[in-house]
Order: sequence, then structure tokens, then C-alpha cells
Amino acid sequence: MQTLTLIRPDDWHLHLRDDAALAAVLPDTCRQMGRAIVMPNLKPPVTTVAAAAAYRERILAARPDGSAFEPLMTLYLTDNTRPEEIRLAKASGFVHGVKLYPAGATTNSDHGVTDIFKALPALEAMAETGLPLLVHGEVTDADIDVFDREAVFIERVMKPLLAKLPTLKVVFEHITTREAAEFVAAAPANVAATITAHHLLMNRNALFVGGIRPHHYCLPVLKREQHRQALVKAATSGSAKFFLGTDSAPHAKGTKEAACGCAGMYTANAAIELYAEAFEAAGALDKLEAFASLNGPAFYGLPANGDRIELVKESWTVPAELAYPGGSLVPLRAGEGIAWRLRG
Ligand SMILES: NC(=O)N[C@@H](CC(=O)O)C(=O)O
Ligand SMILES: [Zn+2]
Ligand SMILES: [Zn+2]
Repeated sequence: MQTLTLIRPDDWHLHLRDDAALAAVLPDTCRQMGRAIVMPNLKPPVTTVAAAAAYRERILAARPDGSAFEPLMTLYLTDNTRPEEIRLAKASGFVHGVKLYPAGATTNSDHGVTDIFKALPALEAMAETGLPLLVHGEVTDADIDVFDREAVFIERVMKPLLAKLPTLKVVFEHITTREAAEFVAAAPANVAATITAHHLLMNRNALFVGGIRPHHYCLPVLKREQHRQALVKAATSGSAKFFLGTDSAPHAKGTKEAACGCAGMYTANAAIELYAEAFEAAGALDKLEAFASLNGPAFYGLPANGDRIELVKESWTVPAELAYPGGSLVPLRAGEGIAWRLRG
């Protein structure tokens, strides 16, 4: 049987939610990942180091017995984030990034930034201290087509921001377009990107196969095939700028299968297996370890994990539903097969 041994990966973009939802999803990530960058879009958002410390304690307490999983915390940037909070975050040792959500761009982003330059004092403190800015890169203007929001963000926000603060470390999160992949590849070493498994595996046709498919709806929304191919090319290029970030984003089944369904796909239960499929399809399994286990820690200035995982080429069926408060959780590929299985 074909096997694949990798240094244990990390997830550089993850939604763990809180309370009972946290308890339901965390074991999936603990089984696979050494660490994860934990997104701060709770209700209310995690805007202070004190709130991040408390959230971190709740995550640590919810880990299964014996798990060494380490949550890497983030702050949610607002128009009013003070530079003092940034310096406190850097000094904490457990806050590893600050998240920019353009106001209204995605799930729980109502408190997000209305104009990036309103947050300039905080951004200057980040450039100074080396704390990375993690970016949901979509403009929200009503006149911009939803499929163009990422490409327009590059021109309207990313370029002016980096022109103003050229040394700021930036992670362009969950990139979905050729434009973003090319922008990051051409940028200096302080600019990197995460790529999800679902954007490597699916194009926007997946939203409409035989009818509307709410479990394939996420933000940024899936794009055309040419964009998926550009993401695969970037992820498998060997460039250290691209790394694994699942953007696994659980929502109860009833809130997705609804007249106004929530954005987000749940992939944490099969994350590394889905990435293995995408890399295998591209004939690039030899590039998976750098993408999943080495490039992220290098960018964040952390060591790679000290242990390994093993994947076996053995098909298994993803459960139709998982336990989740407020109903159930429908993972990506629910009831369907995945070609690789994580051993143990
Ligand atoms: N990706 C999503 O579609 N949803 C995320 C938010 C985000 O990452 O934009 C969520 O928190 O549900
Ligand atoms: Zn996002
Ligand atoms: Zn996300």
C-alpha cells in the first residue's frame, strides 16, 4: 500500500468557534495538526490581548486528553485598535497575527475595518514589531461583482497598504484567484498566502451541480477553473510563500441549508487528506510537506513540528454528518470517498 510520511502539518487559518462548537470541532484539528492560527471572528470578536488569552485557555481546556496541539492566537483589527495593544500582543508570545476583515466582507465581520488607513497607527506598530497582518482580501463595494472582489482588493487596498508600509508582514488569506497567486509570487518575502484544500479541488461549477449546493458556499466564493489551476500551480510550485490554511469554518447544517445560508466549509476532519488528493492530482506529492509543514512555520518564525504523520492510500467514506450544537455539521465530501487516510 502506498504511504506518505510528513512532518506534522499546521493549519495557518482555522475557525474553532467557542463553547460547545469548539468542543465539537477541536478534536478533528488536534488529530491532524501541531498548531493552528485561530481566527478571532467570534461574537463579540477577539479584539484585545486579554480576550485572546481567555480564548486560548478555553481552547487548551477543550483539547482531548494527551493532545499537544498548540493554538496560535490572533487579534481582530478594528478602526480603533491602538498601537499599545499591538505591542502588548507581540510581547504576549501567544498572539501571532492580527486579522483584517473589511467591514461586512464575511461571517462576523461587522466590527471590521471600514478604511484600512483608519487602522494606520496599529499597522505601523505591526510593521515595527514584525507582527503579521492576516488579510481577508475582498472589497465589499456593492458595485463590484462578487467574483471580482479579491482582484479589486489587490488594487484598492493591498498595493496602497504595502506602498505605505513596505516591510509589513502580510498573509493574504485563503486566496482564490490567479491575480492573488501572481501578486503574492511577485511580492517581496514579507508577503505570503494561505490556500485552502477546497479552492485547490473545486471550481465554481461545484456550487451548482444539479441544483444549488450550500455546502460548497464559502467566502471568498469558489472561482473559475483557470483560477483553481493557478492556485494549484502556486501551491505546488515549491515557493515558500504559499502554505496550508484550511479556513475550515463550521456552521450548523440548518444555517447553511437555508434561504440565506452561511458562508464556510468544514474540512478539518479530513484536511490533510484533501490536500494530499489535490497535490497527487497535480503530480506533486513531493511538494506537499513543504506546503503543509515547513513554509508556514518559516514565515511565522517558528520551528517545524518535531513529530510526523503518516497517510495511506486507502479510500474511506466521509461521514454524512458530524455532531455539532444546534443540529449537525455537514463536512466537505459528506457521504463520499477520499483517496487518502490519515493513520492513527
Ligand atoms: N470562509 C468563510 O466562508 N467563512 C468564515 C469567515 C472567513 O474566513 O471569511 C467563517 O467564519 O465562517
Ligand atoms: Zn476570510
Ligand atoms: Zn476564514
